[in-house]
Amino acid sequence: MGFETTATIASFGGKLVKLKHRAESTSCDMSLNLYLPPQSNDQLVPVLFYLAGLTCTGDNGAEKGSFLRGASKLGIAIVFPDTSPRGLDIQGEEDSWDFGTGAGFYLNATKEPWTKGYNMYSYITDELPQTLFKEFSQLDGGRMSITGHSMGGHGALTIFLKNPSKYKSCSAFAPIANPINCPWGQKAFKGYLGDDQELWKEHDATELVKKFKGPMDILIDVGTGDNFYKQGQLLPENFDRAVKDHGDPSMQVTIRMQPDYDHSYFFISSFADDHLEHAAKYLHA
Ligand SMILES: N[C@@H](CCC(=O)N[C@@H](CSC=O)C(=O)NCC(=O)O)C(=O)O
Repeated sequence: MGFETTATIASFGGKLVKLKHRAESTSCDMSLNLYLPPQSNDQLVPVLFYLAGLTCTGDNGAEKGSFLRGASKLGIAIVFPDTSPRGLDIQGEEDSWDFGTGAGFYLNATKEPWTKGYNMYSYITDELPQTLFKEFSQLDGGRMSITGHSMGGHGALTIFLKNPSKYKSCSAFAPIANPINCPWGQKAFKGYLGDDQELWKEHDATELVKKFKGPMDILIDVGTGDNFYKQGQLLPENFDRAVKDHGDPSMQVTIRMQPDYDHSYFFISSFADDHLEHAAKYLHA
């Protein structure tokens, strides 16, 4: 269904539009933010999807990510979606911060009762872009890129690796890079997908990259002071090893270990411009 605009906020010469719509894939109303750069007043602009992490909504990246100034300069629209369906009245939905509400993991659940609406993969890859491109004619549906943070970094990597022709580029901030081998991922995959660990592999960036074919150029930043990295929740080294073992020189992954940075939006905002430049290189090629 079409969007209701709940607010329009002028920012860096463009506007941040707060939107709400009824989504079929998630069986509920979904809120999001869309940043339209000034260039969108008179030309088609490419689109970067920013997927946020656990406990977030579409507001965290828009308000604290420091993406808007760079997006205005580079002429890129940014979509900041929510991280899960909300209010589906599923038992246990609100019980933990790393599962259920705010923790949709950008996959389609196959286990009851989560199949009712935990279909964030379909929402992000199909329903949301289709609805946006229908309603905002200034957005160029042929030029999309994807990035994200933590759980959203897992979303960005897996969605790109499954759909390389759909997205011009991919990057990630502190992604959960090997969820089948970390506590966050194991809890989420068991809950949403069940006990079959072979099925889990279809949603794991490190497993997907082992089978990837063709060129890619992925930028990943991780802070050395990130406590979730230290606890083994992110495992970027496993993703790096899988790419190196693959041995395909056209598959390029740049993992930058940023000294002292933590997992917060202070870290994201410090490197937001680099990720925008990375996307711009491909969106404006
Ligand atoms: N409540 C948790 C911490 C939750 C947290 O740090 N969430 C991160 C994403 S973690 C991976 O997906 C986040 O982005 N939080 C929002 C923010 O604005 O910082 C705890 O108690 O540890």
